[in-house]
Amino acid sequence: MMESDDKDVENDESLSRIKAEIATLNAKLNHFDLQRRQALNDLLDLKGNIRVFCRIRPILNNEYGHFGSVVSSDSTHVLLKFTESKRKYYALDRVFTPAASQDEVFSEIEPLIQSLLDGYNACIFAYGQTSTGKTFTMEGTSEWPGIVPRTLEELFKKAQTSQHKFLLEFSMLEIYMGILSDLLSPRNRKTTIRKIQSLSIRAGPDGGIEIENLRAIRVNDFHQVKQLYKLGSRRRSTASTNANTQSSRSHCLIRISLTCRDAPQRQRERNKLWMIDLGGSERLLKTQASGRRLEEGKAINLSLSSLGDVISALQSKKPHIPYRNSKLTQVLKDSLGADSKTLMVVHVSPKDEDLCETVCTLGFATRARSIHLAQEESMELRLKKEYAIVELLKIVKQLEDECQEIRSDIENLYENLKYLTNVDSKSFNIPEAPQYDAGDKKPHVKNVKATPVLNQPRFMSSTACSRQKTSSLSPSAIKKKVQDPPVKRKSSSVYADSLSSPVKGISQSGYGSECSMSKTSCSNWIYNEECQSEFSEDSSECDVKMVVFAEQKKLPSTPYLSDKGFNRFKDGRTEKTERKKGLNFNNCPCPRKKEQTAAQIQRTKKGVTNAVPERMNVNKKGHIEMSVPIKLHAFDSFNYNAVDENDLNNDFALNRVDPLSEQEINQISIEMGSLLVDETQSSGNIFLIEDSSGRQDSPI
Ligand SMILES: Nc1ncnc2c1ncn2[C@@H]1O[C@H](COP(=O)(O)OP(=O)(O)OP(=O)(O)O)[C@@H](O)[C@H]1O
Repeated sequence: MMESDDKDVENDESLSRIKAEIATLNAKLNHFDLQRRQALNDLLDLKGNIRVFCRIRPILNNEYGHFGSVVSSDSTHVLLKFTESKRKYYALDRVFTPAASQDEVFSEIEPLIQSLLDGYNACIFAYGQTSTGKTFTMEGTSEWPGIVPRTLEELFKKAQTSQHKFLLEFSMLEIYMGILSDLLSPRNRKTTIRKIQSLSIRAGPDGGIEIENLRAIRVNDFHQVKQLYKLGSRRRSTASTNANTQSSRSHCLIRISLTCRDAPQRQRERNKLWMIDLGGSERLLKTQASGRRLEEGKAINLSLSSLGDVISALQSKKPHIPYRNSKLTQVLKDSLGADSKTLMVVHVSPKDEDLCETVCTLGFATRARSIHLAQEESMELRLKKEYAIVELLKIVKQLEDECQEIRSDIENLYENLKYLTNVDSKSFNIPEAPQYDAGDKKPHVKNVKATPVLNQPRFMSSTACSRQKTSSLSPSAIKKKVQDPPVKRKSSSVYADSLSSPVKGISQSGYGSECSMSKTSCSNWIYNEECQSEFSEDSSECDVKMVVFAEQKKLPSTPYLSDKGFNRFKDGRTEKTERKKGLNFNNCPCPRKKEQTAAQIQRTKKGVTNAVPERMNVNKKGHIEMSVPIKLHAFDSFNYNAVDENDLNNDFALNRVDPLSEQEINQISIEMGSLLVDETQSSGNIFLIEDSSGRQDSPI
C-alpha cells in the first residue's frame, strides 16, 4: 500500500514537473516566435513592400519569327535591344529568364506565406501582354503547378504546424467587363452572365472592404481548396483570340482569408491574401479585335491602367489614392498599401514583334517600382541594404530553427505525459506561460562573412570589425541602420535598386515613328529626355504618339550580351541574324500620350461602362462550359459568409469533406454540360465536381 502511495506521489510530481516545463517552453516559443516575426517583417520591409519581378516567356514549340531583342542581362535587369546601338535596361527586383522553373519563381513568393500567418495582408499579381504566361505562372499545369497551388499547399502546411489555430476561407471571383461575379456560386447549366448576380462592394464596419454575397468557403486542407480552385478556374471567362487560343478575358481573383483568435501578437486578427491573374493587356489595333473581344480588351486595359495609377500613387505617397477608378482597385483597396505586401510578376514575350508591348509592360513595372526612388539610392546604400538582407535572412532562419526545436521538445513532453497517464495529453491543463526571460540566452547571430551580392570593389567590402558590429545588431537595428543612412533618410518600404550609368545613358534613346495603341500602359507614361516619367491619372482610352528623342550615347558593351538575334521558321529551322539597323516600328506605340479632348474621354469611358456582357464562360465555339465525366464531393455547408464564433475555437483541423457514396453519386444526374453546383439537389451542400477525364489542363 505504502509503495503504491509513494508511486502516486512520484507520478504527481513528474506530471507537475512536465507541465511546468511545457509552460516554460511555450513562453520561450512565444518569445522567439515574436522575434522571428519581427525579423521577417523587417526583411520584407527592406526588400520593399511592393516588389516587381519580370518573367520572360520561353519560345513556344509552334512559335516562329524573329527573337533575341529581349534578354535578361543579369538577375535584376532586362535589356531591350531596339537596334545595334539603341538599347534600354530596366531594373527590377528579380528577372526570371525563359529557362526559369516554377520552383524558382515560387522561391521568391515563399517568404510571404509566413508573413501571412503573422497577420499581414498580401497581394500577388500576374501582369502582362496577352499570351505571355500569366496563367502559366499563377495556375501552371498538373506537371508544373504555379504560384496559386503551391502557395495554398504551403500555407496549409505552415498553418497546420503552427502552434495557433487558423480558420482559412477560400473565395474566387472574376471581374469581367466591370462585373464582379462569384466563381463559386451555385449555378445551373443554363446560367449566363446575365443571370449571374453582380456583386457589390461596400466598406465594412472595421473600415475594410466587403464584397456582398461573395462566398467564403471554409477550407480545412489542401485537397478541399484544390477542388474549389479547379471549379473556379473552369468557370473563368476565356476565349480564343488572335494572340492566344485560351485567352483569359477577365481578371481572376483568389482570396484566402485567415482568422486567428489565439495569437494577439499577430498584426491583425483577420487578414487576407489575394492572388490575381490579371487579364492580358492588349494593343487593340494589333490584335484587330472587334465586337465583344474589343469591349473585353478595353475593359481590361482600363482597369489595368487604374491599377497602375493606384500603385504609383502609393509608391510616391500621394495624399489621394485613386482607388475608385475601377472595380479591381476598389476590391483591393484594403489590401494594397499600408503594411500590405505586394508582389507583381510582369510577363514579357521573347518575340521581337512584341517589343512595343514589352516596352509598355516594363514601363508599367518600372513605375510600380517607382523609378525616382531607384535613382536616388546610392551604390553605398544599396550595398548596405544587400548586406542587411543577408544578415536578416540568417537571423530569420536561426529563429525558425530555434522555434522548431522548441516545438519538438514540447511534443516530446506531451508524449511523456501521455505515457504517464494514459490519457490524451493535449487535454491536460497547462498553466499559463510565465513571461520568458531571455537574459543572455537571446539567439546569437554568428559573425557571418558578408556575401557580397554585387561584385563590389575590395575597398567597399566590410571589414571584420564592421561585420562584427553589424552581426551583433538586432533585426530592427539592422533595418534601422540601413534605413537611416548618414546622408539620406528614407522609409523602409521604398527601397529600390539604384542603378549605375547604363540607365541614364540609354534613357536618351531615340526610337520613334508615329503609332497608335490602347492606353493600358504606354499612354500613362510620358517620358521626357531624362527618362523620368510623369504620371497621368487620366485612365481613359486614348491614342499615343511616338516621340523622337535626342540621339543616345553609345553604351559600353556588356559581356552578357550578343548582338545577334535569331529567326525561327515554320519548318523548324533557325538562323542567326545580325541585328538590323532598326526594328520596324510602324504601328508601334511610344510612351507619349496624345492630347485628348474631354468629349473623347467621355465617349470612351461610356463605351466601356455601357457594355453589357451576354454570356460567361464562353469556350472557343461560343458555348458555355464543356461536358466531362465527373465525381462529386459534398461540403458540409456552403454559405460560410458568416463565420460561427464557436467554430473558430473548435476543431479547425477536422477533415470536413466527405466524398459522396456511390449511391448518392448515381442519384445525381451528372450528364451536364458544365461544372455546376445544382441548386435543386444541394439542399445546403455544395457539390464539387472533379474532372476524371484525364484532362491535362487542371493545375493540381
Ligand atoms: N514559362 C513557360 N514555360 C512553358 N510554357 C509557357 C510558359 N509561359 C507560358 N507558356 C505557354 O504559353 C501559352 C500562353 O500562356 P498563358 O495562357 O499562361 O498566357 P496568358 O498571359 O495567361 O494569356 P492571356 O492573357 O491571353 O490569358 C500557354 O500555352 C502556356 O503553356
